Amino acid sequence: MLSRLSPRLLSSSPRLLSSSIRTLVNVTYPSPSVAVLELDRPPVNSLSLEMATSITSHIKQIESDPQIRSLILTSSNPKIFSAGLDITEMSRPSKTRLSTFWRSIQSLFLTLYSTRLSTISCITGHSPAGGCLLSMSCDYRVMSRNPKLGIGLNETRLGIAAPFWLKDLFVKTVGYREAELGLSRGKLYSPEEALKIGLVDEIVDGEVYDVAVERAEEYAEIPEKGIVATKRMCRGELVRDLEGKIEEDVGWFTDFILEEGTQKGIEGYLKSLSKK
Ligand SMILES: CCCCCCCC/C=C\CC(=O)SCCNC(=O)CCNC(=O)[C@H](O)C(C)(C)COP(=O)(O)OP(=O)(O)OC[C@H]1O[C@@H](n2cnc3c(N)ncnc32)[C@H](O)[C@@H]1OP(=O)(O)O
Repeated sequence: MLSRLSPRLLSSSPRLLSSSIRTLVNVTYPSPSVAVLELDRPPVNSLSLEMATSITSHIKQIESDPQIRSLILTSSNPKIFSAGLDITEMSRPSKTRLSTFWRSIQSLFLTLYSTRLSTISCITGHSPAGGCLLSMSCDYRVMSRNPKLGIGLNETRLGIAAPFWLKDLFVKTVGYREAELGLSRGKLYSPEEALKIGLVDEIVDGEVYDVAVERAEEYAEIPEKGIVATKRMCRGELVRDLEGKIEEDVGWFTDFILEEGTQKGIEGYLKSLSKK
């Protein structure tokens, strides 16, 4: 029944959602052509299987409304955009859950990266690893100027490596040499550094959200046909690369994560996080 409701109705009537269906995101509409999808999984918006699945299905719902042209991706937590993948999903998991989890991440990436909507990432807080993946999958990134924030791919710090498609996305965003440096060092960039290398497009002193809405409205004014064709041209190759290697990528991820050495590294990283 829920799937037959318009996304507008769904978001404006939270009581329609049964308590057993925790959406983990909030959807609002600041103007007739713009939707906002706010990540809302306390404490850090980490991407569990359920979170990734929910984001993907909400993007698809929003996409199905022809009036909506732009989507802003943001966070209900002003300090954290997303802490990336939920590391507990990768700690001593069953192989079945781990494969399903990874498929949900692949699907989220493919959906967000190739949506017909113009996507604006509104980064008010930290955006490491999977958080950076979400941001890079958008068409435009605005970030708070706060020098304490970090964005980047820090996978090596956990003893893991970005999959080929995330590496390719990073290369497409910041160029080969910077990507190689950033990936191997697991570097988190300050907003100023991120702006310099093109990891974000704009940094904002005041209300990032207001700027994101402005940019979303600007995108919404560009004729859809041209922008969608251009997006397909720029992004099609990476989408096809991953679509052609879904199973190989699942195998690579699960084998790597289930290795004892990787498990020890993940355990140590989780301990260091909870000791802080
Ligand atoms: C070759 C094969 C392929 C290999 C895999 C490829 C996968 C590649 C793609 C992405 C990888 C990832 O995304 S891995 C996740 C990487 N993320 C991080 O390293 C961020 C870790 N978190 C932080 O640095 C900080 O939490 C923060 C800066 C985001 C926020 O700091 P703050 O001080 O505000 O909050 P706490 O640190 O106290 O955290 C609160 C609470 O949340 C838990 N937490 C934090 N991050 C995660 C996470 N990513 N997953 C699960 N849980 C997380 C943290 O442990 C605290 O829990 P407790 O309150 O219980 O202690």
